[in-house]
Amino acid sequence: MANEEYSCFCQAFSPSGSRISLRSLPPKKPFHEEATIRRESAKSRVDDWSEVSYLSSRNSGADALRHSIQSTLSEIESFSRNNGVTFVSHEDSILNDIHQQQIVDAQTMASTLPPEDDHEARLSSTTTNQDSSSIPSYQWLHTERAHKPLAIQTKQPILDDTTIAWIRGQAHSIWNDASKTVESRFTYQRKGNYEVHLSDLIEQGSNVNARREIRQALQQKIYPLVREAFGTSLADDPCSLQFCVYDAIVIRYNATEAGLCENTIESVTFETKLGAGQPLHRDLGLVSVNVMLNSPNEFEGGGTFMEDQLQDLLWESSTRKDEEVDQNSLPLPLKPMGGPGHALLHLSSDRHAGASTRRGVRDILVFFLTASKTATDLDKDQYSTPLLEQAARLKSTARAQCEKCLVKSISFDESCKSAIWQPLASAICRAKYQHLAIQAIPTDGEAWQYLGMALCDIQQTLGMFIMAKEQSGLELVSGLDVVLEYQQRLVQLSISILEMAKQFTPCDARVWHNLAWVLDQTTGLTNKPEIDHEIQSNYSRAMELHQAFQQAGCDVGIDYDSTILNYGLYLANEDHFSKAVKVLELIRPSALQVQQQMMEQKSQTQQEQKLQQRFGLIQDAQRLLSYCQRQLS
Ligand SMILES: O=C(O)CCC(=O)C(=O)O
Ligand SMILES: [Fe+2]
Repeated sequence: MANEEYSCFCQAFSPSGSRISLRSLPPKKPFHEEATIRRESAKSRVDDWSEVSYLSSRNSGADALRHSIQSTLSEIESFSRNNGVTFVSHEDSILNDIHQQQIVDAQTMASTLPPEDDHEARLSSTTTNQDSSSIPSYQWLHTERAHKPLAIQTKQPILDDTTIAWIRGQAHSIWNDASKTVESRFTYQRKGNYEVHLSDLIEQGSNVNARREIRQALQQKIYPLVREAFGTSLADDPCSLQFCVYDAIVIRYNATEAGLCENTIESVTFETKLGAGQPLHRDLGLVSVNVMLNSPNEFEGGGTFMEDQLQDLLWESSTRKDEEVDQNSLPLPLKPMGGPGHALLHLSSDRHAGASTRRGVRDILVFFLTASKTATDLDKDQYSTPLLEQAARLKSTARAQCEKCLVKSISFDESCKSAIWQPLASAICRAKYQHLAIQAIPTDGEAWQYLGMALCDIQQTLGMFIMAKEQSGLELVSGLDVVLEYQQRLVQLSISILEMAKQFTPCDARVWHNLAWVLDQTTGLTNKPEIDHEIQSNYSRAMELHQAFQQAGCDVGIDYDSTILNYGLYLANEDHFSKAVKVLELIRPSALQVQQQMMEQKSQTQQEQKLQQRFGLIQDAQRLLSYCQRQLS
């Protein structure tokens, strides 16, 4: 979809590109849900997990909005039924599929890494020898001003030196032996990054001691620690949860390899070099346990950067005039304190990045913990998947599942069905997934954001009905005025929904960008000067956040490029050419980075596609830049 949007952009910037064609182009949105997810069936977010339980933090504004969404979606579904078409995507079957997948994932790992003891066994061990004094001591890390809890650091190691040496040695031998390499199922394959499942190490190695140590670390340290530090944020009744490992991965970030081609392009600066790391994402489970495997003296950079670390920046920039981000005031990525074996733990649903390792090698072991709910809790809400994880899975599977969403048609020919009704069905299906995610976790800002964008897609799909009626005489039972009314309602709803998303995830640059983009769609419907001011301030806040993430060492990739392009396009449409040039020039480091990556990339079709898509977008931005420069000369 993005590709089509981008390619139509190119026509507008033919050398003679006129203002008229410029105006008629829809800007493109980034909106890649998948890009935020750790692995293929991976994960998402919640918020507000401080002392207040997120489960009860509903507010009436959100409830009223959800009610309007629900009724608008039902009306559009009956519109399709009246026209002889039915969509097949039922809430019950969606939730059932999500739940079945969670069971499979949790059970797959259980053979190598044990789940937590059940509740009865835990109770008896607390009354005998296992008490809270064996839980590693730890401290909370918060943002300075907003005092937002971010993560915990252990003050004692949770893995011993011998086990760590075994893990690293074993991983190293797998990475060095092509014949042992299991096919990668990881998302972030980039130069200098290595990953291997802990379960593969354990199965391939025959060290009984190491295996026992890892199992003991889980049972005696990790599960009790997670229960104590995060229990009340995860469920009303934490006793109803039984933790287990959903996945565990050993990761190596090798900065030297990541930077090998640094000199192949003249003028590639240190900043344009990507380094080894992972972009902003969420993990699928409940809690991520990030264990340091080598000494901090062996590398520079690196660490885990939490999206919410920028809350202080937002707070400060609301009182600051200039748009530049002061690099010195940015928080540093978080790292475990002490040496190897120490850990950093955070909610998997909190968006975070592996900050770029710029020198040396950084090795970590990440345990992704999930849980199932015990039988007593099940009566209440039927599924054993904890709500947080339900929301995460709904968000991350929506797009892929809804592509397959079926349409039953009784009176239309096949071509009309696939060209018009299928995209509508698929966008409505996505809205249902995101709506269910919000139902599970009402404060899930990302689900609100994705819902807002799904409604936008429905609105755009309805535009195709108008075109089809005008151009090829499509017969509709209801008149076009009904479709136009739906469209207006959907735009207004999307704006309110994105405003809601902003409250819950204020540091997510994508939400500011998407809101600016949707507001731009309302041009003509609303008061122009007022709306222009809002569009600009939303775009520039998105720019500010992307830049801050980048300066903190996070790879912001295509999301930042999209903001540059769309903001530039908006400014060009408003005849603010010199401002547009200033914004669009920021595409240059991305262009260099992508050229470099294209030369280095490992041959993986999915990666290639993503890179090509980003390359296309950068080219559009460069073409637009030349166009704006010509207007100024
Ligand atoms: O590099 C890091 O610390 C982040 C690792 C991470 O987020 C992950 O593997 O999911
Ligand atoms: Fe992660």
